[in-house]
Amino acid sequence: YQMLQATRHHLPPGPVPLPVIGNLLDVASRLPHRSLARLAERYGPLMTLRLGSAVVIVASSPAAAREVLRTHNGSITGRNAPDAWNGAGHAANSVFVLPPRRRRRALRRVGAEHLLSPRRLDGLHPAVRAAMLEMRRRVSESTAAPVEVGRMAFEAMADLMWRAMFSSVMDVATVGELHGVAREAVLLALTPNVSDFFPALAAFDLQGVRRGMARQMGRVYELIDQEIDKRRRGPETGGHDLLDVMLETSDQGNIDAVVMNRDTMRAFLTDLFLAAVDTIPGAIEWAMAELLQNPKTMKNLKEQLNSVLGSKTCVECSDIDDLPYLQAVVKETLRLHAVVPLVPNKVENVVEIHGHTIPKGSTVIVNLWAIHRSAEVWTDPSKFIPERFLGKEFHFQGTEDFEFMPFSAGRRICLGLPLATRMLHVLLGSLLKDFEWTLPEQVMKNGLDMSEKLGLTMSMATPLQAIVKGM
Ligand code: HEM
Repeated sequence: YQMLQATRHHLPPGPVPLPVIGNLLDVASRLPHRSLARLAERYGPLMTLRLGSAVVIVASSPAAAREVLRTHNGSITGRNAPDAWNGAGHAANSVFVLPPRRRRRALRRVGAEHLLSPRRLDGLHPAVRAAMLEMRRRVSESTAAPVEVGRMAFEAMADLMWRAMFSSVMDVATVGELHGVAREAVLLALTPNVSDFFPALAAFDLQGVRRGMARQMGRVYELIDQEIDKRRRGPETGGHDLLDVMLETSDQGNIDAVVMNRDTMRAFLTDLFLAAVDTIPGAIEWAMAELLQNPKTMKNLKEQLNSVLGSKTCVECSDIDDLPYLQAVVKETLRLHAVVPLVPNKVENVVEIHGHTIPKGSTVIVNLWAIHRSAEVWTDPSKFIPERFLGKEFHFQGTEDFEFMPFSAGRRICLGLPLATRMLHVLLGSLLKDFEWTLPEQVMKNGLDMSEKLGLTMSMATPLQAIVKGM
């Protein structure tokens, strides 16, 4: 605190904090990325806030993001776990919140080499195909009533992840149950938690958020434990899935083996599963919502799918390079509807940014949502115009100028990026090929509710329902 006082006059500008609560009222909203973007218009692309007892610096321009995610990235890669994450002791082993040290590096390495590398992902081809065919079967059986688009995508991703992690097929009842679990976890993460703003009160868990999260995590843990026990007892799968790799690593007796105990395995598999079923279906829902309101874009996209895929029903990973318009639609969706709108990192060593001192222990938030919608960078920033990405070098890994980085950048860049980019194209293309989608009449009359809901990730506040017809 003394250090903060000493550096106070070097901090970036920001609204005057009230005693005790600081600027909490300035950002108190269900959609903090929007309140923070509004404040940045007034105080600039690098601003300081006091949220309860925490000092928070917000970066809202490409230049500020470059300083955080590239120039000083080595000093800004810590994490403060939200207290909810301490439910079931998850934070101690979660790759999302572990400090940038050995345990986190080992987990990232195992994930990157054995589930998310291009070679491993190519090996997932049969599982992806099976999940897509099953999804299309369910869609074609749903012509009588509106389809909940996000739910369809959720079921497909849950199916795929279970096959990839455990080589087993999850039964329908469990998929349904996990949909409820993921929803509940999002609701809990939505709750602004007094424990996060005043860590001294965290032990009391006054709102019960940590206990609630422990129940949801506990259920996923149980299912994963069953798979681990089954594998320890039973015969090999014949294939080589992520669980095999983790169990082998834990038996090897090297540095990674120390890390790969049952608690870490269970937490890591839970993280990957929840990340996959929460982010990708959310983005698919936004993409479909935009397409349903932009008939010309929908028509262009379907024309490209038909001409490239011919009589094939599903998009495969190997088709993606031949579908530039589909890629543009996915990029524009991620630009306009940042799945993870705010990226918070903890400062581990004092750094200087644009002449300001950013103190050790403070949190730096990069507001991806604000950058992706900045009028200084984008023409008509709030309009859905996939054509802006055609013929341009905008990579999913982020751009040199830091104006487009849906998966963030630097040392904590999204671990699931290779899986996510493949599955976004495969899912969206396979939902559109040979199916005609429209909005229910009532929605057409009243307009589609595009409002956002920010929990673990940002999804549509009202789940998208659409009518489907086979072609
Ligand atoms: C549309 C899909 C997705 C988007 C837009 C997305 C975006 C992001 C962003 C912005 C971050 C924060 C990075 C940072 O702190 O700088 C992140 C972290 C992460 N994501 Fe994703 N993600 C997606 C899908 C996935 C999937 C499918 C997985 C795993 C199967 C995954 C696993 C992770 C993990 C493990 C981290 C934490 C990395 C770390 O802190 O070291 N994500 N993601």
